[in-house]
Amino acid sequence: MLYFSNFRLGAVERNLRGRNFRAVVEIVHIMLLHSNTYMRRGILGVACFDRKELLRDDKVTWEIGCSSHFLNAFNLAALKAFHSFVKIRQKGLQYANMSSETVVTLNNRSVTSESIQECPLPFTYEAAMEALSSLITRKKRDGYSNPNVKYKKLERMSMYIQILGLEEHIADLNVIHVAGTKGKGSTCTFCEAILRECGFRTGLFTSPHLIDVKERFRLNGLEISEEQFLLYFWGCWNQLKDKVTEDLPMPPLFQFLTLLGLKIFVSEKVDVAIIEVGLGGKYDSTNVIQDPVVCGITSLGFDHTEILGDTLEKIALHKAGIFKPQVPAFTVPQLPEAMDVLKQRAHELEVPLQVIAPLTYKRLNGVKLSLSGNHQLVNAGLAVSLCISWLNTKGNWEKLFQNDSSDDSLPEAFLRGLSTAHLSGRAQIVHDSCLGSRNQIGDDESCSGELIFYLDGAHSPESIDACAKWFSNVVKEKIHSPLLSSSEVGNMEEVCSNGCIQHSNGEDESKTIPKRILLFNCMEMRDPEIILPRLVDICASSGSHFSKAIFVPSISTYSKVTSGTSDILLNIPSKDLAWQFNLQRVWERTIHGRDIGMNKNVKMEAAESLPPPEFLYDDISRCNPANGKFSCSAVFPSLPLAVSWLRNSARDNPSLKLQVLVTGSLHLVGDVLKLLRR
Ligand SMILES: Nc1ncnc2c1ncn2[C@@H]1O[C@H](COP(=O)(O)OP(=O)(O)OP(=O)(O)O)[C@@H](O)[C@H]1O
Ligand SMILES: [Mg+2]
Ligand SMILES: [Mg+2]
Repeated sequence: MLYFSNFRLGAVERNLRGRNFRAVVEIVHIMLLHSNTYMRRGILGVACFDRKELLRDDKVTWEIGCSSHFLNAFNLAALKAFHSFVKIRQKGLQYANMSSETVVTLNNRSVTSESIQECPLPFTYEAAMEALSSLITRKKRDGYSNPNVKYKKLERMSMYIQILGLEEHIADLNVIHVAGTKGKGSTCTFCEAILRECGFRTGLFTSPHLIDVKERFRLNGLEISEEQFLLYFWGCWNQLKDKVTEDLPMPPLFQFLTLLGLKIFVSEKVDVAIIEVGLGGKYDSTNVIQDPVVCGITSLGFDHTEILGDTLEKIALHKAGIFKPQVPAFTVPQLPEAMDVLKQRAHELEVPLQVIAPLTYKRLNGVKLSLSGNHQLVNAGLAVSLCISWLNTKGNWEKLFQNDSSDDSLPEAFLRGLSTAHLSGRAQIVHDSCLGSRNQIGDDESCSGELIFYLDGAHSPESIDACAKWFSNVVKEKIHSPLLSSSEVGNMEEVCSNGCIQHSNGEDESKTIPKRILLFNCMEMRDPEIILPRLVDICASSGSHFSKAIFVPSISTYSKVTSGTSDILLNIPSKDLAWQFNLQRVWERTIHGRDIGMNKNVKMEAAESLPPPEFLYDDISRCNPANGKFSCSAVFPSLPLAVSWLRNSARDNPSLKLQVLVTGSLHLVGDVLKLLRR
């Protein structure tokens, strides 16, 4: 039964007079977006929203009480939008059994769904994702210098900003702008949390997202709601669509998302907008911001060298491209090649540039950073300086903290921000709840091992170093007993009556066998010959050895933007695993120190049949390539298969404690998080 209310459009109607139909559609759109929280006085001028249920037979009738002025404007286009929303809200409002036929009654006129059905207006979230996906370009990035386009990227950005009517408002955004190779997202997230804790209304724009594009936009620390997203998304989309020309086509994905972020922050009147650069700096679409309050440059290293250049100097020059004349800037300790360029550029622009040391435990006063890994002390130190500079420039530092003692520790609000900032997929630990819930519903708890995922989206050499250090430290802390060899394992296990392998001697937890597994994928533009050996070496140097590596294709692709709710299980196992086999070959070479010649057929066969549970027992030291098969690793044809295989292995064996490091790709990390949440 569907319940909906009769709503009157009093004030909306006044707003509509003389407007074009697009405005009508948008306002109806806005009203419906807000309808599930019940329209109240004040929301976009909607006068009232009285509950009145109208249900005739199995048809649902929507009555819109409005005057003839509104009716005149409320043309078929608005009805189409209305009809789409009836469908959308059916889900969102959790109303059940909606009739397939919707009758919209406008005073005495009725329009049935048949007459409007052929015009589905794309206002759903999924439709927004489709629209976003259509902006993904495979073209060479033209912002840098493509002679075939009339306007350069930043010129186009300025034009889009004019179309959206944002140019004057952007100056009021009080931006903190952050570029760098690694640590941008973390630094921005710390800044956001600190300034929110200081009492400011914050906007945060980061990239990329892990599961859902909404993650990129936070208001006051919270991911933007679907309603707000849709409101601003379709607003921007329609305004731009109306104005595009051959010379000024729709912006590519990241440019659009940047514009959307700016639109959201302007409309939501944030006190501070913290904006992460997408790629590089100088030509990045976020560099349309002309007058940030303060700029930050995080750790520099080698990434996107195909675009930014293959030396640290070239990379640093791109990043320094966000400096603005006389606007203060902060950076972290860098290699001399990078630092020289930053300093030189700062000098040219009269930018006061300060190099900030990592945050010390003393300044943290015993408080633990919410983002793990020693590298976060570097990011947090930078964030603290950016916030102090922002507060000083805006005249707030003295107001807020003049009574604070002058010792070296940070103000309470800063400590609260630093200890609560959150960002998924960066040094994140997830204990698989699937095993836990099975235990709760009555299975024998002792018959289930442990499965812990360590997720970090590192994908550049420097970030892989940071990730490897974090992982090896954190698993070291968790070790209860020395690693057991496979022969010892063999002696200890027996199969119990219900098919589980159990320890034959002793019950206590110290008998748990920790097995470190690498679950890996990276984009083909990355160099696994650099990344994988670094990962193995750094972990080994602190005594952490991987038992096995599993290579999988990611589910998410760069050709489609998906929502957090899109169905991951429909994913079809990838047929083309050539890249994963290549990764496997690099891995085996790293482990064995030599190339093991394998022919293609053998490898494909290996991916089609999943490894037996015993696969997990042989540690790398005991792996010897035999019978033409790789012994230290496996390629799985899909990620869901790999995760369920790991779950089954842990579930069926109480002696196993699987510590799975997921890294190499933020897409992979996002996909695993999505699977684990289901
Ligand atoms: N200061 C740092 N030094 C080295 N590695 C870091 C540092 N900060 C973060 N990392 C690594 O980089 C990964 C991504 O961190 P973060 O999201 O903060 O950086 P980013 O610059 O936004 O990255 P991206 O290029 O993916 O947008 C982390 O998971 C971690 O492995
Ligand atoms: Mg990057
Ligand atoms: Mg980022």
